[in-house]
Formats: sequence, structure tokens, C-alpha cells
Amino acid sequence: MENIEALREEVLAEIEKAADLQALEDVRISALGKKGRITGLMKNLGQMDPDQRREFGQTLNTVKDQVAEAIETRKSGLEDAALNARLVGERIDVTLPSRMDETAGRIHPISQTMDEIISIFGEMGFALAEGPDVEDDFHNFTALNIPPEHPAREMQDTFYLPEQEDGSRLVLRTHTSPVQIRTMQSKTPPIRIIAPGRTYRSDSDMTHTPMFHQVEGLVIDKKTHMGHLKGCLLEFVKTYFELDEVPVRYRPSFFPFTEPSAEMDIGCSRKGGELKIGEGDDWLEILGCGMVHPRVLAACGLDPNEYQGFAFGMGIERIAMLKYGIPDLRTFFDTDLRWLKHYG
Ligand SMILES: Cc1ccc(OCc2nc(C(=O)N[C@H]3CCS(=O)(=O)C3)cs2)cc1
Repeated sequence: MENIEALREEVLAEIEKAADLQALEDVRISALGKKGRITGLMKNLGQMDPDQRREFGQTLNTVKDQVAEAIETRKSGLEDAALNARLVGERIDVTLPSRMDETAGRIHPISQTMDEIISIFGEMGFALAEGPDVEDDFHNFTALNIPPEHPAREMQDTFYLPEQEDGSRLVLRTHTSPVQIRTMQSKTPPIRIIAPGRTYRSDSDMTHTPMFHQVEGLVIDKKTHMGHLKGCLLEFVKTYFELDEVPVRYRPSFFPFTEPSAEMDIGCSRKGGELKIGEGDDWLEILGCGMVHPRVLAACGLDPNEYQGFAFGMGIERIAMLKYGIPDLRTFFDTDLRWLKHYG
């Protein structure tokens, strides 16, 4: 029995000393394998008398279990150590700057502004509506109560495409209003849409480019009135400029497609050449708006006695210039990467 105890101590010591999984496996084979030292003792059982065999056998099984358990424990320890060694060796420091050249793409300020405005009105229940950039005379002018001799139809304002075979003239739309016309022709009220997109006017100076972006909105329902218009637009400017309160004022204006028409200003301060929205005693024009003219409703097949609506329109470049402090409109389209990196 003493030599079983001596062998147990010897094997347990070898297990503890095993420096890696292979060394441990070698100890296991040398102790418990077919020709192992513990297995070998089992062969002696045959020469013993029953009492001796029972006692020896129990002791031997106990030692086998203890050695097997010690091997498993040591194996788990070695596996954990091997895993930790890998984790340390293969650790990636995610805080290190990328080796990639940092010219990652950016969203253009115009796209950012449009997306934000669309999202704000989306939250207010407006659906996104789009339409063609090339429009016909009816959808871009006539249906909007813009009479034949109106200056907006002049060549110095509007881009005309070559005359069609039937003599009609197509234009590059001068506003996104045709989208609202098409919507009123195809959908039954209530209507709440926001119509963003490119618009074109034959203009070019520091505050005008031949192509620019607009977002217009339209609400058509029963008993809609100016209070709805003012509540809706106030909510928009508070959310867009991230202010709890924004002073606004409405100045009477004229657009053929709305009556009454107004321009909405927000309170701001320009002290020291720095523009601050929402405070001060100065004013900044943000958008135009008004109640949809009855003739426009009628042109789309809606009865002005049954339905009323309001509409508004804003220039995206103008809004983005305000929010991002961009001085020159033309820089939006210079594709200067330094500019895009700065404002993007
Ligand atoms: C059927 C329909 C009926 C009415 C509509 O009114 C859209 C409106 N737009 C304005 C307006 O002031 N727009 C300008 C703002 C700056 S801008 O980009 O130059 C164009 C006022 S009301 C539109 C569609």
C-alpha cells in the first residue's frame, strides 16, 4: 500500500509540474495508459486473496480517480493560460487611429439639411413626395395660378427645353410645387406631404445658383386655417434650431398660389458679426407660406368649399448657410474637399 501512496504523490507532482498540454498528456499516458504505472498495478490484483484484492482494488480506484481529476484540473488551468496568452498576444487596441487614410466619405451639408428637415416633418405626420425635375407648363405654372404673362415664366427666370412636337414647352421645374399638384390630383385629402428636391432658375450670383434645393410642404384637409400653419411651422423651427422657444413673425407677402401669403422670420442676433438664432432683436427670413389659393384647389379637382389647406416653401441652401455659417452659396457646388471636410 505504501508504494501506491508513493506512486500517487509522484504522479500528482508530475501533473503539477507539467508545463503544457503535451507534457500533461505524457504524464497521463505514463500513469493511466495501457502500460501506465497505475494501470500496471491493476495486474497484481489477480495474485491476491479476496480480502487483500478488495482493499487494494478500492485504494487503487481511488488513486486513479484522484489522478484523473488532478489531470482534468491541470488541463483546464493550462487551457485557460494558453487562451489568456493568446488574448494578450492578439489584443487589438481599438482606440488606436485607423491606418486607413482618413479621407472617409461625408454627407454633404445639403443632404444633411434635407434629411433633417424631412425627418422633422416625418415626425409630424408628413409623407415624403417626389416628382420629375422636367415638368410641363400646367404643373409648374398654370395649376399654381401663375398666369400666362407672369414674369416667372420668362426665359431669364426659367430654363426651357426645346419645343415638343405638339408645340408644348417643357421646363426644368422652378420649384417643387408641381409635386404637390400631382399629389392633389392623385390622392384624396387629408394630405400632408413634404416635397424636397432640386429646382432650377436662370440665376447666378453669390446668393443664387442655377440649380438649388427646396423643401415645400402641403397640408390639405377640412377646416384647415392659418392657426394650423403657424403651429406647424413654429414646431418645425423650434425642432430644427433645437430651441425650446423661437420668436417668429409673419410679414404679409404675395405668391400666386397662396392667399393670404406670408413670409416667416425668426428672431436672431447678429451682434459682432456672429449670427445667433432665437435671441436678439433682429429678424431672419426662413420661409414663405400661405393658405392654398382656391384656384389651385380647383385646378386639382378639389372643391374649395369642402377642402382648405396651407403650404410653405424654403430654400435648403439658405437654411444650411444659416445653420452652418456658410457665407457663399456657390461654395456648396465647388466640390472642394477641404470645404466638404470642414462642413461635412
Ligand atoms: C399646390 C401648392 C400650393 C402652394 C404652394 O406653396 C409653396 C410655397 N412656397 C413659398 C415660398 O416662399 N417659396 C420660396 C421659399 C424660398 S425659395 O426656395 O426660393 C421658394 C410660399 S408658399 C406649393 C404647392
